Amino acid sequence: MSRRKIALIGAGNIGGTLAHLAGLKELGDIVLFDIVDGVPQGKALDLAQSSPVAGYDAKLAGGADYSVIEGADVVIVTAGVPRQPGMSRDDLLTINLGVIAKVAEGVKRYAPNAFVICITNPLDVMVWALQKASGLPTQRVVGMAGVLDSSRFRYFLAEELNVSVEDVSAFVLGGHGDDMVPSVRYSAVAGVPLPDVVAMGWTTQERIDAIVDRTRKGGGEIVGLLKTGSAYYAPATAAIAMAESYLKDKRRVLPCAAYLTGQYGVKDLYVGVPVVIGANGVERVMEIDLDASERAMFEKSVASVRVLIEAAKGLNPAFA
Ligand SMILES: NC(=O)c1ccc[n+]([C@@H]2O[C@H](COP(=O)([O-])OP(=O)(O)OC[C@H]3O[C@@H](n4cnc5c(N)ncnc54)[C@H](O)[C@@H]3O)[C@@H](O)[C@H]2O)c1
Ligand SMILES: O=C(O)C[C@H](O)C(=O)O
Repeated sequence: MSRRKIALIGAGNIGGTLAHLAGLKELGDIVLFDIVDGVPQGKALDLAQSSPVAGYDAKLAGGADYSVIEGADVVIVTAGVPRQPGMSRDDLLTINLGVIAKVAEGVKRYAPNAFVICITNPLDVMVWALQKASGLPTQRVVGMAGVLDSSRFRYFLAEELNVSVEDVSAFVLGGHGDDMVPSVRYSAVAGVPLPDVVAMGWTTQERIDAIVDRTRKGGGEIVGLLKTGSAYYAPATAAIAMAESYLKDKRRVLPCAAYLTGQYGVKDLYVGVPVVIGANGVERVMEIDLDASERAMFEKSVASVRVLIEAAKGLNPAFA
């Protein structure tokens, strides 16, 4: 059987890390595209030269012409700019909306059958714009944020409780902004709900509240430390989990920015919710019950996404 093809649009920090992880996991052959000619070719060659030592077989190539992505099975989009300290993700709207419009043209022309994962920020608007401008089916265009935010939440919880990260499960819902909704009620340690773990005296509600707050601001914490860009190892790892679930039809249940058609009372918007990812893309949206306070937080987060969508429509009439 021939190998699957994974196209990475944007060969910066996340793009390079995605290529490395996709290679190490032998997910398929990999192409990198970037507008800065030389960078995608250079990263592809460098990574290819790591493959004999690491022991993986994959063809790696790069280019500054969209034709390199032709026939890709999976496209992961990181093209655009990251924020700098002092900025919010929303400050990237104008510049990255222009980038995404071009990316959508390239994907529509060269990889219309791909499963497309958008990472570029502000995420929920960029994935919406990518789907609208490319015209690809909504179940094959998703945004990566929830897997990353949930992974941060899991890591902080595991550290607090002094247990393996493998035994902590958690969901973060809503938009990928500071008002995202880390769900305490649906988080668990080895299946034991987090509120019960608090009741057992393993930690306190105050400490959980602080972890929720740190999770919400997790991206900004890293931007503040790096000073020249944003997180890339964890974001790339998260997107690879989504790509792998699609390519191997694993049907993992992952929190992703998915197109909603009325679920959670939301229509024509991409928002982070748990979904099943299989061979057809987003196979199913899991509509979990939200209590009054969770619903209020979720709706606040959705309202922030809506405001940004309206701003995007104002910036580019093609989206109106
Ligand atoms: N969704 C998330 O959870 C999440 C997490 C981390 C970062 N991000 C976002 O991902 C994006 C990329 O982050 P990064 O750290 O890889 O940034 P980076 O600056 O390292 O890489 C971005 C790359 O995009 C390229 N680029 C710019 N315009 C382009 C275009 N028109 N076509 C093709 N390539 C183009 C640049 O040349 C650069 O190589 C940022 O917008 C960042 O905010 C999102
Ligand atoms: O915070 C950022 O700007 C990047 C990304 O959205 C993140 O959460 O790490």
